[in-house]
Amino acid sequence: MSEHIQIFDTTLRDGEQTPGVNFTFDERLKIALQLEKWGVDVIEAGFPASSEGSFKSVESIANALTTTAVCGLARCTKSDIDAVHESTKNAQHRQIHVFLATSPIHLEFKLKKTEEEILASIKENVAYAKTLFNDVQFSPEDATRTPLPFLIKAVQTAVDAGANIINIPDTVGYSYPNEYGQIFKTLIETIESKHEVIYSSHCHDDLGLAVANGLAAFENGARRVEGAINGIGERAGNTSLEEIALALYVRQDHYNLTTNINLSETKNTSDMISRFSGLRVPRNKAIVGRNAFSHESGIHQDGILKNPETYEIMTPQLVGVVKNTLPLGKLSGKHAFSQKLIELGYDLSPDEQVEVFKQFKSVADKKKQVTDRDIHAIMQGSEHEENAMYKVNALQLQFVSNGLQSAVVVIEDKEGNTYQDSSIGSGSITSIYNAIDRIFDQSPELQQYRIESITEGTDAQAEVHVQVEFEDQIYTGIGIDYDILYASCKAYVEAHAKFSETSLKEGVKS
Ligand SMILES: CC(=O)SCCNC(=O)CCNC(=O)[C@H](O)C(C)(C)COP(=O)(O)OP(=O)(O)OC[C@H]1O[C@@H](n2cnc3c(N)ncnc32)[C@H](O)[C@@H]1OP(=O)(O)O
Ligand SMILES: CC(C)C(=O)C(=O)O
Repeated sequence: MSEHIQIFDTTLRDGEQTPGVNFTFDERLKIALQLEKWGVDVIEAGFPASSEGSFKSVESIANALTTTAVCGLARCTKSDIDAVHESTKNAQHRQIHVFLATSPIHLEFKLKKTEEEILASIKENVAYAKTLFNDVQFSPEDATRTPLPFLIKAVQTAVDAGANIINIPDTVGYSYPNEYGQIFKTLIETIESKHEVIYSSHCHDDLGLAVANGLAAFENGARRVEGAINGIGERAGNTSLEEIALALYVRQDHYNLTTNINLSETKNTSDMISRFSGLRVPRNKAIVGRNAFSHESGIHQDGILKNPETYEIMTPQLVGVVKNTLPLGKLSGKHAFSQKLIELGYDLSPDEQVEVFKQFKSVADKKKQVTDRDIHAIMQGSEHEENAMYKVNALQLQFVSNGLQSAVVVIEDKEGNTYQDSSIGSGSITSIYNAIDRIFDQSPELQQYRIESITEGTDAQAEVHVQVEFEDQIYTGIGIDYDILYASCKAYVEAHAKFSETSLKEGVKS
């Protein structure tokens, strides 16, 4: 039989201790309701004694929750405990979280108390909390830097005074999985109690070990975990609850532990916290990062297309992500590319696909990511070029002197004949256009030159439109290329070609 893990969410308390994060009253209520929907067992809604606003917010959340228990934080003082009691008295289910530091450094410098005074305070305040609450959680703050013999004494004192939940905080993210797990094992084997005691983990991510430490606690008997959505919290943050929930689900074979989490609400919950906290989720963050279900390299994309399980240990839908994505980049392969062409509605023969794939790779080499609009541009460009009378084979530019530039242009007709010439001009475009005029031996008047970017970003593909006038007639040309000068060259060659073709048909000029 699998055992139940209680998920204790402290996004609204420790999560809000993230520097720069300050949820509004309304946001706090919305977050609490979303956490209830996500299925957490307990919400630490705040620290009611810390301010009137915090008190009122905990009160509103306590009144709004139906299935999830509300919890408030209290120092070892009667007034803090009373504030939690007063603010949660109308809750359907409630708990209190009383804490006091036990490590030598906290005793000596912060609290300025002896070990005896600490034990006396735990006894007095936990016992007082127990007169008001059925569920009293006690945390020996900085437990992982507390010598084990004193930690055992502090926990035994709390349990004797009525605490039924013992939370072991790795307050400064100092512990490592084996060590942290051993603390639970020792406490569970050593602490004596007439009532049931649930052990809980609370980890910080200063060494990036918060989730691993939380999982190690389960392996050693903890049945509750504290953490925050997206891992937000003091300094480097808390245990990421979405990572814990998914680790337990995906590796059920190993942990054999269940939660009440409604996994398909995971992404929504994460998005809400990100929005309200103003903290962007890193793209590579497990489960909820933008890249968590995104595959860019060709071999992975090919595997995903053949069977998603080749590279995905959970489906995106499991956590509420609509679908995985296969963004195209320079490391992508032909399988993902042809899938994209189908999605975009292009029906190409295998030979055509090979040709377009070459162009895609050349764009991908220059751009970070090739978007759908890039593919459309490549397709537009290649269709355009297929129908073109002349292809631009080469373009070379060089600074000369006095601001002049020289251009060499090589074009090829449909029969494979090549034509080339060179010229100078006062700028790149002028020199290119002069060289093209020389190739065609005709000098139209350039009426209009316009560049449009047809894809996004600084590395966008360009579409150049030109209008030229030959013998009182207007001819237009379009050139599409990643390189603006190349696009300009293609556009002008097209306009020239149109005039030459008309002249030929009309017998004006050969
Ligand atoms: C590890 C954690 O995350 S613990 C939670 C941390 N969260 C917060 O601190 C956020 C909310 N805090 C606050 O709004 C304020 O700090 C308050 C209202 C709690 C206290 O404010 P102040 O009275 O101005 O005191 P201040 O914050 O400067 O100092 C904390 C005091 O609490 C004492 N204290 C700290 N922890 C405890 C405890 N568990 N039990 C009893 N007293 C404690 C300190 O020794 C210090 O006492 P002193 O004034 O006699 O020196
Ligand atoms: C109040 C306690 C549990 C805490 O937040 C910590 O020690 O990090």
